[in-house]
Amino acid sequence: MSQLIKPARLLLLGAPGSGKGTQTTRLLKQFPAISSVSSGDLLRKEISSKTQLGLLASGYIQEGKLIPDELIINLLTSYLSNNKWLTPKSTWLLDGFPRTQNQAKVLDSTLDKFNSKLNLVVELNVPEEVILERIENRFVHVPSGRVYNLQYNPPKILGKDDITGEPLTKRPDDNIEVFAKRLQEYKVTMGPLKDYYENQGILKVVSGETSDIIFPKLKELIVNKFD
Ligand SMILES: Nc1nc2c(ncn2[C@@H]2O[C@H](COP(=O)(O)OP(=O)(O)O)[C@@H](O)[C@H]2O)c(=O)[nH]1
Ligand SMILES: Nc1ncnc2c1ncn2[C@@H]1O[C@H](COP(=O)(O)OP(=O)(O)O)[C@@H](O)[C@H]1O
Repeated sequence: MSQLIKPARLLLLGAPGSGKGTQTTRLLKQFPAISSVSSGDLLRKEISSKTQLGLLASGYIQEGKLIPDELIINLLTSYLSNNKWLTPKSTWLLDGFPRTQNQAKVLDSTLDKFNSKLNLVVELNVPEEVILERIENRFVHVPSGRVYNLQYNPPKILGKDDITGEPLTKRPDDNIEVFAKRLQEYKVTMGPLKDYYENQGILKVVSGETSDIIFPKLKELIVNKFD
């Protein structure tokens, strides 16, 4: 485990299935001071709790479409505020939000007010042909956000979460048809989003075919910048 000297305010970008959740889990073990949130996990909890937002979101998600900006912005900015992230001293990691340039601009206007703008954005660059197979083997434990893979990191007991023993589920958007739409959506939205952070001088790209190749590079980026 390592301590970070300077506050790290991180954003992980990457195609669906590129390993954002996997890297987040490893980073939190390596740097316990980091708090993290995944927009997809928050939405899945809304859906499993059958909230109004959850009922609305599930329609978009099952079609591989992004949730409207204003809805996801409200969900995430409330989360950041309620969990006391909005201070210059806090160290945190965002996974899956912002996902459009408009979301990024609105987030920046909020973070700016608290002198806590993002200071490192990392894109996980994983070959497309690798991630489809991952998606097909992905299972999740919605309450915790823990992610499994029948090939890569299977649960100890098939279909059960390692920690709670609760059932694992297959995401309704983890099938070939919907995945193709999500990937297309990602390609359309990621360019302007990367340009936005490139222009701020805080974007880095880490490439690799597996999370085991990517993690050491990601860890080194963080240690070099914040240790
Ligand atoms: N085969 C393989 N699967 C991986 C690797 N890294 C992550 N996975 C699995 O691939 C799926 C997608 O990873 P995830 O972290 O959920 O990606 P995200 O959609 O970007 O958050 C999950 O089932 C992971 O367990 C890897 O290096 N190889
Ligand atoms: N920032 C966001 N803006 C709009 N929709 C989002 C956002 N984050 C998540 N979603 C919705 O939730 C779905 C699942 O998100 P996520 O779990 O991050 O999937 P993945 O990492 O596999 O792309 C997305 O396909 C999208 O429909």
